[in-house]
Amino acid sequence: KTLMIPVYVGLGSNMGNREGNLRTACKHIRATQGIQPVSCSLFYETAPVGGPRQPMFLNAVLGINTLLSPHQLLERFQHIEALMGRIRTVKWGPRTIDIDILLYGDEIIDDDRLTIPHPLMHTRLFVLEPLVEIAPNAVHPRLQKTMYQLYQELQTSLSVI
Ligand SMILES: Nc1nc2nc(S)n(CCO)c2c(=O)[nH]1
Repeated sequence: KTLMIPVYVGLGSNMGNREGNLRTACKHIRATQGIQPVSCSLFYETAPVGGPRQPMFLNAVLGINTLLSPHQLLERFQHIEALMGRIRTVKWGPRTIDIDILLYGDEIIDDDRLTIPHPLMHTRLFVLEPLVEIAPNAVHPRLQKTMYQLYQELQTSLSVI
């Protein structure tokens, strides 16, 4: 591919040196051939959603341009998670680093290894808050809404609970 695709990557950590983990993950991602860093959100302290009682997370979203395919990105991100000592013990449990592909251009991918856009991203303030900071006008290709719209709708839905 010669065309650079804009991709948004969710980062999360709730074990060890959380800020150091996010910075290390960004460093490894930036060092990847075929990845050009574009933007990085602030780091947000967020309450764990789903899974067992666990420590607070630190979350961020990284914006990149890439020549790599979605599956190449997935391989690379899983390699970085392994490098950083990600031990998949308890599903949804605490982890040193979590690297999720949130959006890959306007592509919709749904196979046994990869679902893009991330199927839960519109339900997660810990994803939408940093995303709105760096890409409020990015459009969700399935929901046909901007990140800002999704953020507002999620906040409204949570406020009425
Ligand atoms: N606040 C918060 N809660 C979470 N629950 C899971 S699972 N994760 C891992 C991301 O899928 C998170 C997270 O990154 N942040």
